[in-house]
Amino acid sequence: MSKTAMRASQKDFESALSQVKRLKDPGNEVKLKLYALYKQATEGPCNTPKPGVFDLINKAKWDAWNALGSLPKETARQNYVDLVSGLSSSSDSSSQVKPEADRKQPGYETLVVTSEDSITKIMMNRPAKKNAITIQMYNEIMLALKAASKDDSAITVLTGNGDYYSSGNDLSNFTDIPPEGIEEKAKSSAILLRDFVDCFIDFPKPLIAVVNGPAVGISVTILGLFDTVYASSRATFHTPFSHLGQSPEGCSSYTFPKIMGPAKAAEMLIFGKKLTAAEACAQGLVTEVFPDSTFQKEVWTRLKAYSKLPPNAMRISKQVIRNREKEKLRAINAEESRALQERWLSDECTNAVMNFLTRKAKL
Ligand SMILES: CCCCC/C=C/C(=O)SCCNC(=O)CCNC(=O)[C@H](O)C(C)(C)COP(=O)(O)OP(=O)(O)OC[C@H]1O[C@@H](n2cnc3c(N)ncnc32)[C@H](O)[C@@H]1OP(=O)(O)O
Repeated sequence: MSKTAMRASQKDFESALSQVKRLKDPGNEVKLKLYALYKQATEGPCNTPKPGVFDLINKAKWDAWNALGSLPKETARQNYVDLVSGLSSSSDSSSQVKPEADRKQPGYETLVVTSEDSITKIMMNRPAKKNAITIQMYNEIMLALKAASKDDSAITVLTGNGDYYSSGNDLSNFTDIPPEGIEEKAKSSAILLRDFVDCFIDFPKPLIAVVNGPAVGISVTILGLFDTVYASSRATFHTPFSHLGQSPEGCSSYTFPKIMGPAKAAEMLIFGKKLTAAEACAQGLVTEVFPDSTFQKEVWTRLKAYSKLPPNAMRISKQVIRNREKEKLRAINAEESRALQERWLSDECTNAVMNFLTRKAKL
């Protein structure tokens, strides 16, 4: 029987609604389609006033819903279920591990992932946006780490393309509010954050950050979960959580005081003090700083030598060093994510994000 000949039951629809939350970010166009079909299936034809031209996001949503005209509720429900089922099967097949030696691995839109000389390199690749981390990029980094944990490389590297390592969370992640509302958005973001950070806590091989330029927010906090951090002399390390009405994540509330002592950690995590590469190295967050002019050459020569060491010995050494803290780190991650879920609903956070998005503020 063809899909369209079948009728989606209310149960199918509800299961598609929960399935959609677990999918890899399908991109804005598909999200608009999902939104429109959801509204049509639950409320019928578009019946709200058209938002103003400057209300870009709500106008795009309204346009998508309005374009469905008088499509019957049942057909919209069926189309929603079919769309989610198509997205689920393509995301299942893209999450399978396909070892691709010596060349760029397919299936990533926000990253360039390569495996060469026993090194898997995961490069954040939104240079025009300073490698700000979108929902799609969080999901792709998790996929790439899971694949790297199973491939035959000895070590794994995270780095950035362009002049920034990463400017942290993409602040426009906060503008994409689902039909279920802002609380649901905060909840799903906290789950995403917890899952993302857990991937770093659990990563079984030596994990190296090659910090090619300035790093902000979550791209800094997770450095405490890496085994080695190499920085260009141009890199800076900035965690402006209070400025953004937010609180620390990435287990930094535990790793930073442990690495640099509580007083220095407080200056970074509470007061948002930005560190130079030399300062971050003196405080133990960075392993070594290289002059920017020779950074790539020196770092990759070093890493190629390390990648020839016996891989099993390196894995076991990492396990011995890290394993006894894993449970604790997972609990801290869960607690930090819960605190942020509340912060994201606060006026302090909403105002800070709006000020950035309306170009009134930068760090
Ligand atoms: C769901 C899990 C959440 C986990 C919680 C994570 C928290 C964090 O990571 S908090 C940190 C968030 N990051 C920021 O607040 C940084 C915001 N960005 C800036 O302040 C500045 O862009 C800059 C200082 C990083 C760079 O300034 P500048 O050199 O002047 O470059 P532009 O501002 O012109 O940036 C170019 C282009 O990129 C866009 N962009 C940069 N960073 C972000 C970002 N974090 N989110 C969204 N967009 C970003 C910027 O808007 C420009 O875009 P266009 O104007 O379209 O060219």
